[in-house]
Amino acid sequence: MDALSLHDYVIIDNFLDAGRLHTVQSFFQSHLDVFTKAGIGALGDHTIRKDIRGDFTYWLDRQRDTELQDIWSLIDETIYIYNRYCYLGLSGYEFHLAHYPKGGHYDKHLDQFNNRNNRTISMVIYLNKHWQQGDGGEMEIFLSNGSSLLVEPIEARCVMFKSGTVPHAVLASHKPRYSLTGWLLQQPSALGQFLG
Ligand SMILES: O=C(O)CCC(=O)C(=O)O
Ligand SMILES: [Fe+2]
Repeated sequence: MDALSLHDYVIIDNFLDAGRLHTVQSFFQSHLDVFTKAGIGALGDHTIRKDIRGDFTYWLDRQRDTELQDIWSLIDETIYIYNRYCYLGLSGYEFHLAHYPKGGHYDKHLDQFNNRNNRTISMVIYLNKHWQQGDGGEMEIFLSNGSSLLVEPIEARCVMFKSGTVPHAVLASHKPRYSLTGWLLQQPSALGQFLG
């Protein structure tokens, strides 16, 4: 949490324990056929642009996806810690599973949209077994000093960063790439799936 306030991002390896990892990986595999093509922008701005963004997503719903109870409680805990120690006033979240097929990428962007800026902390948890150097799919984080950093999407690794100020991209993945991605919000929204 301190790292996030100092550097705008933090990387935590083994964020998911073996039990949670298994739960979310199994859930992922059993829902892969109902993922839909992800778009960019919110509301009237929402468009599907494969040249910008190549992933397929599945929006999660706490009421419906009760198999993920351990994940929901981890998200609750994370929000509690941010509010307790960083006074962020987070009061909601929205999460989706993301599948980048081979060749999928996401161009440099910010996670806040022009007409909707309540995404405060972005949180990406990678689910890729046996990820190796050369498999591509790194997240590139663009730092305020002009340099950038490549983060490999290694199983159970979590990356968190400030949604409104940290530009980032996903480099082309040479293998199918799986993640659980979400946003901690300053005003609750149950509309993530309609907004982008
Ligand atoms: O999967 C990642 O590494 C980042 C995904 C991302 O930037 C997004 O979904 O907004
Ligand atoms: Fe993003």
